[in-house]
Amino acid sequence: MSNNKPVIVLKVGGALLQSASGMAELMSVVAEMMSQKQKVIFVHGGGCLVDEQLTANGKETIKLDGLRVTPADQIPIVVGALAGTANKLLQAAAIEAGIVSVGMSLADGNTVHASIKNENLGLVGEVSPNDPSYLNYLLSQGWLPICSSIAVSSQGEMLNVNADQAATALAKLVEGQLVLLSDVPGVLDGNKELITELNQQQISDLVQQGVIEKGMKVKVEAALEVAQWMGKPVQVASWKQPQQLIALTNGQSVGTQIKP
Ligand SMILES: Nc1ncnc2c1ncn2[C@@H]1O[C@H](COP(=O)(O)OP(=O)(O)O)[C@@H](O)[C@H]1O
Ligand SMILES: CC(=O)N[C@@H](CCC(=O)OP(=O)(O)O)C(=O)O
Repeated sequence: MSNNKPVIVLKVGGALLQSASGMAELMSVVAEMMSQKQKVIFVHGGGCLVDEQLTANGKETIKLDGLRVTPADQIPIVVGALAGTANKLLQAAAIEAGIVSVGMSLADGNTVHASIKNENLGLVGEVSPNDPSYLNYLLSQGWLPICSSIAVSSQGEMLNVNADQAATALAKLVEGQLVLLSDVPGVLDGNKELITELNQQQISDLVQQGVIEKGMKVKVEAALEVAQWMGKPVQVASWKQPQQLIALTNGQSVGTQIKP
């Protein structure tokens, strides 16, 4: 077994969960990677499902700088959508692709430390790496961990964590290769053309110009944090072209490469 290959921490965004064929195609590529002894940790969001469920329950939703303000009366709905529906939809797609998976959240196995990020955001969590034992055990069994971005603080509060930030903590924890897959080919410029490489200065210029905003701002900042922490690039790419993942494991760059 080629144990020296870094674990791939694959984060997928919410729009994937609205595409049964997208989930099936991505999981079949993950199955192919796992059959080549590539260890993978799957981390998912589900912002679209949360939006749907909040609306169905007559709740208003507000985002500040790409993060959802999460009042106490909304957290049961958010947890149900992310740790429940989103997690099981992906597990179902994994099972269909012949993958043995374990559905989990950030709260399992003491994997991360979690605390309230900022009182103005309500029950939104900030997480940092803690104990890799549970994830390493799952990986040693050849299983696919599928982790939602729900955490629990040491005071027992359920917390809503942005899934790109959740993936950041897990990538640091296992010193893995972080890949952030979204519904766009990568980071786009003002003319909607793909930018193939970005460094810290370029990111800060594009954010200031308003070209990189909302969820993409959170994503690119998460990618930059890991790239700098690891001293190697992080990819932001699309789940719509899952075969690109194979190219990526062979050392090629796909989508946008965020440089340390
Ligand atoms: N410069 C940009 N390039 C690409 N997408 C951008 C950019 N700025 C903002 N976005 C928005 O960010 C979205 C991706 O972030 P997000 O919705 O959080 O995705 P995900 O759910 O996949 O994590 C894109 O669908 C797009 O609407
Ligand atoms: C605090 C916060 O913003 N949490 C996110 C968690 C889900 C997420 O990040 O989903 P995507 O990856 O699909 O964007 C939310 O409530 O939407």
